[in-house]
Amino acid sequence: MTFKAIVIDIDGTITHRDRKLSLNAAAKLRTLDIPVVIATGNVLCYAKAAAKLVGVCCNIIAENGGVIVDGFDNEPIVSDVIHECEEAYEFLSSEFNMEKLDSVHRKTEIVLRNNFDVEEARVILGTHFPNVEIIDTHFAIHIKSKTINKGTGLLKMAELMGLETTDFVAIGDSINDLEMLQEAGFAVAVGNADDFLKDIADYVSEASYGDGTVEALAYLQSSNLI
Ligand SMILES: O=C(O)COP(=O)(O)O
Ligand SMILES: [Mg+2]
Repeated sequence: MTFKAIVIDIDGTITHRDRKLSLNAAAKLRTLDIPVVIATGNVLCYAKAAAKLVGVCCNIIAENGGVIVDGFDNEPIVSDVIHECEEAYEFLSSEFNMEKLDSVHRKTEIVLRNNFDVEEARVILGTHFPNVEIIDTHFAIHIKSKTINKGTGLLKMAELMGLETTDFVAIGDSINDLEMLQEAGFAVAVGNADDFLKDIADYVSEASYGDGTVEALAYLQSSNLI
């Protein structure tokens, strides 16, 4: 079995802990001769710039699956889910002191600074907004629709690329990568990943952050899996 494409997270997977790009990971990704799809919780313009600079432009799953584009100049597909997230945010912000991040460019979810009691907010949200969830990626807090995630994004992207999701190797580090790793044909968790991600991964790298990605890609190449 040879996989036909890679889908890879940004923060914590091709970056260091401080979000600076891992030059080792970028260099390794550039050498691959199969398509590399960026899948991130970040907004599309950030992901596009990252993809261009890494050199894997430009099939992108942004906003945790809410925004998808296949090609730099193509019109993105944007899920119509922001209203329920806005309503949940309005409701919660009367109870908690919340600070929105990236709100100018974000189209499908709300991102917040991690300065409030997420667990308590989750309990309140659960009873009033059953279709909305709060996730913590260790880089930001997202109020998002339960109906979309990087896994549903991968399904759409695979269709756009004429592939199956099982043709992909998925690489990630955190809760927002879970469905994408479950959907892909081969799942990689980098060494810094959350334990529940490592538990479902087919390969867990010894190394962390970008060096973990380099290690995993070298393993896949030496095993003739890509
Ligand atoms: O947006 C986040 O919270 C994390 O971003 P990532 O999905 O690229 O790791
Ligand atoms: Mg990440």
